[in-house]
Amino acid sequence: MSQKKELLKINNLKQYFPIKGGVFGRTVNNVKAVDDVSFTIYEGETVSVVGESGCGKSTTGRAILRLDDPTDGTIEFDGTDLLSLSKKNMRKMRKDLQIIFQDPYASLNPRMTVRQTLNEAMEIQNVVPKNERNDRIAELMETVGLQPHQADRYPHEFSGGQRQRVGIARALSVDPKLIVCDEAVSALDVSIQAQVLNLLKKFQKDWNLTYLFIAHDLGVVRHISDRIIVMYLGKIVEMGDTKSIFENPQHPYTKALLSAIPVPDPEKKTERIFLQGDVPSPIDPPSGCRFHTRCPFATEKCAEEIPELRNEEYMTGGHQAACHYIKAIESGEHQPTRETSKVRNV
Ligand SMILES: Nc1ncnc2c1ncn2[C@@H]1O[C@H](COP(=O)(O)OP(=O)(O)OP(=O)(O)O)[C@@H](O)[C@H]1O
Repeated sequence: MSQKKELLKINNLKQYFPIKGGVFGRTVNNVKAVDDVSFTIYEGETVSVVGESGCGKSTTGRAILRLDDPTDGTIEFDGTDLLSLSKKNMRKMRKDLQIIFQDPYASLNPRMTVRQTLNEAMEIQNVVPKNERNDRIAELMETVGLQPHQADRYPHEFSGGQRQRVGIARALSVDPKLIVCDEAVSALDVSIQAQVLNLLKKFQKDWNLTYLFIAHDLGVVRHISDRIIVMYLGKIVEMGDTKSIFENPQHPYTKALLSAIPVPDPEKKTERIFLQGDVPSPIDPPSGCRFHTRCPFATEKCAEEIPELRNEEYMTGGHQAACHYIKAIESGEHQPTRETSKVRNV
């Protein structure tokens, strides 16, 4: 059996944003947006990072492209240590590493036609000879389901779904290896969402593309993901292949996210887990397991010790959850109560 190739390997990634204060503008605290996160993505797979707003998903995506320089950790892409690259070499590397944002309107220059935007992307990365660019643009427009002549329009002349297709065309124009899709379909209507997701899936098959999907909604990424990483307040709380995350979720937070997905079949009853309150501040996150302040099953240990998830299996694909309570039940230290079995069987 052929070995899967590691395309992106993130180790102990931290992104702390300093908070300045006082007369001298010193750093008085930090927003711990991403706090010690490690995972690997293999070539040709789709990995999704999910979690509520403010969990550090976008910060992780931005760090991978070095749109923000991380505080600590390593990011290896296709065998290159990204954080050691000069700004110039990082710009070159972006040929292989692209990002699609939620709001393509904000990321497209309103004063440039789509043709100019695509031309610029190809010119910066020097991917297609000048005399072949118009043919390539026509091909790209058709690939993403737009008419070649629409390339002479400005972003405001497109609908939201069409603009997202333009954003995809721009990412594809430089022939990347990995695309970070940051809430790329969240703003679209459900039917358009499905069309765009299908398109992305097709490109993956055709060109062996690798995707890192960022989304707050597990339901949206279910059919596109090979593996899912669940983040809570800057940390990974669970990670596993899509089937096991959906059929056998372990962490109470994952169960809560899953139970929030609407079920189309009214006969099928699922227990809804309501999380109390909002995600706490990443400036002063709770001690121990960061989820303990909202977890219906938290024990004393949960407030004291950070649950471990760090091992090779977790890095590369096994199903793991960082939760003291679930581990204690599995080891026989705790007897499952009615409440626990309820949570385990959502
Ligand atoms: N440049 C920055 N300076 C200070 N704090 C930041 C900065 N960027 C993000 N944060 C903070 O870091 C935390 C994580 O933000 P991030 O955008 O990564 O979360 P997210 O999970 O992607 O949520 P959302 O879906 O709302 O974007 C938030 O508390 C956010 O306010």
